[in-house]
Amino acid sequence: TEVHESAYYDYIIVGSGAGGSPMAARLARYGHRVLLIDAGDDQTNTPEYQNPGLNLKASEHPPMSWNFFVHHYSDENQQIKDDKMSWAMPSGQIYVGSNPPQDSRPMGVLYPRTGTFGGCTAHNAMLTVYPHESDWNNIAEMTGDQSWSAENMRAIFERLERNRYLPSKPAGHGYEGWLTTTIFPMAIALKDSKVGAMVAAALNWRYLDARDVARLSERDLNAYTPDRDSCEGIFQMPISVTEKTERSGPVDSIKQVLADERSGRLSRGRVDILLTTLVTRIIFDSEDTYSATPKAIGVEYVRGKSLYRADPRASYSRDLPPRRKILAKREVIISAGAFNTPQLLKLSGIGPRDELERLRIPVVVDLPGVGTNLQDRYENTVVTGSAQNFSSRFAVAFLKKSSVAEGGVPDLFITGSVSNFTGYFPGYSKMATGDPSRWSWIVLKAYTRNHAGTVKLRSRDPRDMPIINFNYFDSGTNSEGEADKDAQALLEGVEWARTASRRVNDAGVGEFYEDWPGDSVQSSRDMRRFIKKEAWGHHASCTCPIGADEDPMAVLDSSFRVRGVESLRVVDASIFPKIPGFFIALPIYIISEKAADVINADSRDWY
Ligand SMILES: Cc1cc2nc3c(=O)[nH]c(=O)nc-3n(C[C@H](O)[C@H](O)[C@H](O)COP(=O)(O)OP(=O)(O)OC[C@H]3O[C@@H](n4cnc5c(N)ncnc54)[C@H](O)[C@@H]3O)c2cc1C
Repeated sequence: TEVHESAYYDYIIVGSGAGGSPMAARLARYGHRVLLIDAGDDQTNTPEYQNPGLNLKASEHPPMSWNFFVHHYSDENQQIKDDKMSWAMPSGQIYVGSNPPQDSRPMGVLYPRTGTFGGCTAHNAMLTVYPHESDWNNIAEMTGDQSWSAENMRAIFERLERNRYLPSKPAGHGYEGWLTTTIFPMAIALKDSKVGAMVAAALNWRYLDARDVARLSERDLNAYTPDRDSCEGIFQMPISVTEKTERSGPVDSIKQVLADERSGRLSRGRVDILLTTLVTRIIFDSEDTYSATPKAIGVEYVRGKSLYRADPRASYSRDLPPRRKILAKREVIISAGAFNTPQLLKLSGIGPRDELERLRIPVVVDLPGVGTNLQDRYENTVVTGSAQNFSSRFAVAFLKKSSVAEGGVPDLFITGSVSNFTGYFPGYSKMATGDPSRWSWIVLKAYTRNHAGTVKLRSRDPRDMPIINFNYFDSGTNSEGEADKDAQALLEGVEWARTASRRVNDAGVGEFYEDWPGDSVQSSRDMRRFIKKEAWGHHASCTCPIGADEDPMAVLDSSFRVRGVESLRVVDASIFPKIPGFFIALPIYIISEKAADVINADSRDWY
């Protein structure tokens, strides 16, 4: 789309990812005129986007990538122990490891993101896991807003899902939405005797027969049953993939609206999409007189490819293209993700006063919570090697409660797959997919207790990446032993995976050996050290949290409104007060749809 500065839009949405696109599509269906802006371009016709098997490659595909380099620790001595640490060598190349050549500059640990139509849903692994009811009920309780109740939120999931793995159509799932869901069928994958042996070893069974497989295949990870949230054990992995074996995601919600627009099935609403457009600032009406409540009236932006410096192709020397602006009749909604949303709010004068003043950014609202409360999972892997290759690429999930799990819900989500995956670093995707003789158990610690991560501005230049520090483990939240509990849970998960991997040697399907962490890590003290050094995450969230009215660190109210200003909302991974469930994309789709409902209801005041 090309848009003229005088174009008329009810809503301007910045960011076409998990948070932005479903809301844009729904608002158009409700009859509104929406402009959806994204810094990236459209890669949805490429194999990297479409082919589910290429998801890891997609996350390192330069036309889509935004490569952030983050810190897990502010103490550099601790940080550089991480084998995934990246360094800029004097030659300009990147070195990965803990022993860099002289004069190399520490960069941090790769955190893959995207600048492309669809955001991170263009490269993510499509795992589609419903969160726990307590995730929603906690927000309802915290804010007193019952529209967040688990029951209401489930109804939104039903509206967006198009389930094709449950032919009996049980309640609690949807069958006509824009997100097509299916599963990795266990029965096919287990035909590979080595995969079967891996799974049987994890179950501590001698073998799996056809009846076992049929019985286990009946378990639905996203079931709507009273005991679902406390269930442990093995599950087939729900994924967002179409009948044509193509990626399904929020882009489909937009494409379906565009098709309906073209065929005349959409009477009033419409969505225009402005790509390769980096929003540099939110515009407020009362910029000279901050006495009245400032009102967001539009955005300032620059146009061009690869402008943002997380893009591996970005230039550091180019002048900023001319700034343009576009106004919204009603509201501006920021859905730029957990790193870019707080950056954009701060660049626009919304954030902690001292940080803004240090960079001479005029303060519109002193909102100390912006860019705080950054949360993520902790993940570690156990990689098992074998003399012979596995014949299928397969993923299966185990849910477990560690000894420190709280609230009766499992806190470990352990994924087994044919891969050689030890976390994110430049070149990781080649290593992860290049060797079919490896099996990885990826241990994901959910409900992490660390909320001490920060996203701070590096400069006033909107092209610069912010400084991101997760403040892992005891460098973060540990006043009541929180970090120790998280490390304990990970330890238990990794030990479980190690034991399962050792047991497979008894199955008579070949010899297996532990490749990672490997023999050098034995005592539980060494294992704790390993876990803290090598942990990573990929569900960054919670940096502009919803909170109670009396909470000074709350950035949003329960209707996604930014506190202290008018006509501005945030709708993406940033909004959660606590990181929900095991995987975050589906909860974001659900809150995106919810936001459209709330915004639409509020719009009635305009008529
Ligand atoms: C490798 C990887 C695999 C993953 N796999 C899974 C998975 O299998 N299941 C799961 O549940 N989750 C997964 N996730 C996480 C999940 O995909 C993301 O958390 C989710 O997409 C975040 O949604 P969002 O809307 O907050 O941000 P994003 O989806 O990142 O969207 C933000 C968009 O905003 C745009 N933008 C940012 N700043 C600006 C600006 N200033 N101007 C204009 N546009 C801007 C960006 O270009 C981007 O398109 C994965 C993440 C990664 C990195």
